[in-house]
Formats: sequence, structure tokens, C-alpha cells
Amino acid sequence: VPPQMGPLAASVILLVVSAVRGFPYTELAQWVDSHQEEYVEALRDWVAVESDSSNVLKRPELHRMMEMVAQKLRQMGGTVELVDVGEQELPDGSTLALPKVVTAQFGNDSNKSTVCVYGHVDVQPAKLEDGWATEPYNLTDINGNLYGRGASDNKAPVLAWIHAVQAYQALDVELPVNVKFIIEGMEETGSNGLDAMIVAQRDTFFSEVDYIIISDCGWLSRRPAITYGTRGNCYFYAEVEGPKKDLHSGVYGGAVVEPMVDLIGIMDTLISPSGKILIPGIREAVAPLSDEEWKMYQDIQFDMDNYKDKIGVSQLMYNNKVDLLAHLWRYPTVSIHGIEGAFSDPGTKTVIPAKVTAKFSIRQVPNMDPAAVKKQVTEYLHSVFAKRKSPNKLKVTMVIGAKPWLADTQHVLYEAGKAAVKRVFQMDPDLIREGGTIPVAKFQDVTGKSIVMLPIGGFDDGLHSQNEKISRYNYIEGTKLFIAYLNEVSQIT
Ligand SMILES: CC(C)C[C@H](N)C(=O)NCC(=O)O
Repeated sequence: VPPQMGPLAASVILLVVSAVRGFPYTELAQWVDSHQEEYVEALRDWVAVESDSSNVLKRPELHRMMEMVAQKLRQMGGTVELVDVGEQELPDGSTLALPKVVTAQFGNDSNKSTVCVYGHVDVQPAKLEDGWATEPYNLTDINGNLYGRGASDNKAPVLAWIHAVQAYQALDVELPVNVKFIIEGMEETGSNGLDAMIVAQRDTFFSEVDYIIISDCGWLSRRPAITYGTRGNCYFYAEVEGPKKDLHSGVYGGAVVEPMVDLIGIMDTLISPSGKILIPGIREAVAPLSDEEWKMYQDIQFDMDNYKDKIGVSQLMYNNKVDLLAHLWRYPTVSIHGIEGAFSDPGTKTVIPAKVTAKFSIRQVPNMDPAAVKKQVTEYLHSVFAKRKSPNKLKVTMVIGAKPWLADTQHVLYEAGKAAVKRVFQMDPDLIREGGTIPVAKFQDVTGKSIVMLPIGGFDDGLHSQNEKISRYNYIEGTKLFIAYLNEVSQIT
């Protein structure tokens, strides 16, 4: 474009040129490459916010995070709203404002398809003393890996989507589809408030949405992936209450039935050492593994030894690939996460805790139903507790009940994904499922829209763990993938 030309004329020329030349992927990708330092700085700013949704003391940070997201989208000229989704009730009966959900819209052309990108900017807790090698909220680049809490889950992928739209804008390339965003701040603790918001906006925000795209997951290996299923999650508290206060174990040990012993006793009845779930009714509900599915898993390249190395174990529950993948993706599992009220500090306190609460969850797969699981678990735990003839009191509560999700890999959204992956990475993607949980089933049930999950996280990003990271490569090439994907989706007829 000649330098003496005004901005309007220049953008008209660019548009005409791009229309004549087709989709200017190379120029857009070059733009991304030449702006990668800015993208890393943007991630640094976001990672610096301790937007831990599980810690009520961090709630002001979470509100600030949502404002930052809204501000960024506003600066890009989007139509942005911060949607109030109400309050959260805390275990002591008090209430706390939920972080607002950010919605944004770029383009409103009825001749184009509309995609809606879902993501979240809340994170899991992280402390240096948990064993991080670097400060978790200070993004640190080591050998091309960007370490920081929330870097991969899910701040970089949300930013990559934003930068993809920005690249189109910066080069005056018309967005091939209308793009909407829905960004929440409670994903890590069960998407509190989001379900009602999706229902409330079904006929407004979601009415013109054609497709929903989610990038809140990772690849299985170094090969890019497209994800067609997630497990749901039922999260439980089991509280055992005994004496009215903590007791000295020398003075009272032997006199009282200890709540912790009861609790550990009943927790031990949930799952066998070989991973068999012992709660009646759970395994019976699971959809059988089909031959076609078995074949799909068999065809996926997956290095079990490398997987073991990365997580630092000498042995896995299953020693063949198909069994392992099936148990990660399409069978339920019980995980015991912690015990509130138990002594866990360093040292040798000799206490009998008066009240202890175990926290455990059961990942959900087709055809399990969270309401049925709640009943099965509650009845089962009360029945095993009754057999102990303990004078203590047991209370079982289900605090999260998220359904699994499964898509048809033959859908055009998946074909579009394959084409975009091919363009950016010059290879075919793995088609995989995800063992983790996001509110995708709710989007599906309420909006009825087609959904695809397009991950950019690496297989070894360490989500929820110490030293979470995303590589620069995945962040930057992932941004290009989103640019290419928007173009592929616009070709769907
Ligand atoms: C890999 C998961 C789908 C990532 C997601 N952000 C998450 O952590 N969800 C909560 C969960 O416990 O699965």
C-alpha cells in the first residue's frame, strides 16, 4: 500500500487484494510470528493475576481478571458485556459475588456463520512451597517453555483466540465468520453460575451462534489433536463428626471412636487397589467399548514409556495402550483428593481431629447420570458406615455434578479442524477424548449447537500441578491454528 494513501483507501485495497488472492494465511501467520513477544507479555500480565476460583480470599483478584478480559476485548472494538451471574453460597451459609461472565461479539453479518469461543481465566491454587521451581504467578520463560499457573489451563488458549481475531483486524482482513466469546471465572470449581446464564441467554446471545469452539484441553503427544469427548465429574464431601472438640490422643486415645478412622475406613471401600469401583450401580451404567472405538484407540500413536517418564511413575494401572486410553477417557474413576480438618502440617501433633471431611470425585462417562451417581454414592457410604456401628455422624454431599460429553467425529467441524491442523502443522491430528471436565455438556444440552474442542496445550503441560507451562511453540502455532480454523469454518456450507 503506497504510504501517501489514507487509512480507508488502504484498507479497501487490502480487502480487494485479499479477496482476489484468497485467504492470506501466510501474511497472518507472519504477523503472529512478528508479534510473539507481545503475546508472551500479554500472558505474563494475565498469569500475574492470582485468579484462583477455589480460594474465596482471592475473589477480588478474580473480579479484576474478568475486568481485564473485558477491557482487552473492548479495546479491540468488540461489543462486550460483563454478565452478573449472582452469588455463591459458602459452606457456612454466607454468600459471595460470583465473578461476572464476559461475553463479546465481533461482527454481526447475517451472511456469515457465527462461532462462539468458550474459555476460562480462573486457575487452580499454586504456591511456591508446593514444589514449584519458579514463582507460579510470575511467568518465566525457560528454554522456550512459559511456566506459570494458568499458562496452559486456560489463559494462553484464551489469549491465542483473542490474538487470532486481532491479527485479522491488524491486517484488515475481514473476519470470515462472526466471532463471539464467552469467558468465565469459575470453571475450576464447577462453573458456578454459568449453567443458569447459558439457559437465560439461549434465545439471545446463543440464538445466532452456529458452532461452539473450546480450547480448554491438551494434545496427547507432540502431534496436534482434536478432542471429541470429555468426562464429567461428580464431586463429593464426606464429613464424619465425633467429639465436640479435638482431643489429645494420649489422654483420650482408646476411649473414643475416632472420626478419622471411620472416614479412612469408608473411603477404602470406594475403589479396589486394581482400580475397580466398588460402589454398586456405577460400572453397570457405563456404555460398552465398541470394536470401532477399540480400533480408534489402537491406531493412536502413544508412547507409554514416555508417558510414565513424564509423570514419574514406574508402573501404570494398565500396561497396554488401549486399556490405558480407555480408562483415561471412557471409563469412570474415583480419585480421593484430600481430608479437611486432618492434621497435615510438618511436625508430630498428636491430635484426634473431632471432625474430618474427605473430598473425592468420580469422573463421569456415557451413560452415567450425576443424579443417579449421587444416590448410589450416598446410599453406599451410609450402608458401609452403618456396618461400623460408629457413634459418629456421617454427612455426604455432592457439590459438583457435571455430565460427560461426546461428539460425532464425522461432523463438518472436525473436517474443518483436520484441514486447519494440516495447513499449520503439515500433519493429520489425533482424534482424542479428554479425561477432564468442562461445562461442554451444558452448552450442548441447552443450546443444541455443534461443539468442537480444538486444543493447543502440550501433553506435558502439567495442568493443576507444579510447574504448569505452555511452550512458546504451542502458544504461537496455536494462534495460527485458530486463524486457519476460522477460515475453514467459513467454508462449511
Ligand atoms: C483438561 C481439563 C479438561 C482442563 C479443565 N480446565 C479442567 O481442569 N477442568 C476441571 C477438571 O477437574 O477436570
